[in-house]
Amino acid sequence: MFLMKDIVRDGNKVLRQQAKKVDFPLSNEDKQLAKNLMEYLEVSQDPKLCKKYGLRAGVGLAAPQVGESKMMASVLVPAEDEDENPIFKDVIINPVILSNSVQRCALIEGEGCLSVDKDFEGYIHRSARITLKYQDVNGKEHTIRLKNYPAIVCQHEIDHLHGTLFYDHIDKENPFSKKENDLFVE
Ligand SMILES: CC(C)(C)[C@H](NC(=O)Nc1cc(F)cc(F)c1)C(=O)N(CC(=O)NO)CC1CCCC1
Ligand SMILES: [Zn+2]
Repeated sequence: MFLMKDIVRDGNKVLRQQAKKVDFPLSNEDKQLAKNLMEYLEVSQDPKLCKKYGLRAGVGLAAPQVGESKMMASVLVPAEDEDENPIFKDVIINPVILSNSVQRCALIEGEGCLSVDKDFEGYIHRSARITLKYQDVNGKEHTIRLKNYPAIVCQHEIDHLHGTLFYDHIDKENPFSKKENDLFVE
């Protein structure tokens, strides 16, 4: 099981590399990696286990963040109401954003990252709606449309696969810049 000690921090070059495409059928090693990436999110979102293992509760974890430069990331966006199904839960492999809205969306409180211990103030403007194509662990192709928070999480994770970190998107001149029809999500 991944612990915080296994999460690579900013400054390690693996976070700035272009990750490699994953071949199918998955090797046993890649199957285990996918399982461990999702397990981290599940455990970290359980308040008792999160505390027990000293984790940061996470909604997404990309393979480069555990030192594996592969195009694979786990995403687990919980429903508002805990006994409902998650809004989105899957390990996205070789993800491609096929299209994105012009309209932008940002988290009102900005973003952080499991691999970045420093705080960076400012809005991270992302596409409010995306059409995402990816393969799941069985190699099955999915093409889905996401909006708002789940779209933000997936864009944050896909950035990791291309060596981009959230603060790269902050406008240094005006970190809290906003445009007419920008959306903001709690
Ligand atoms: C950086 C951190 C603050 C740990 C952030 N956690 C988070 O958003 N917690 C959270 C939110 C929920 F809605 C429900 C829940 F159970 C826990 C996170 O996991 N990430 C993922 C990451 O760093 N991936 O590389 C950062 C988010 C910023 C915007 C999208 C993902
Ligand atoms: Zn991150």
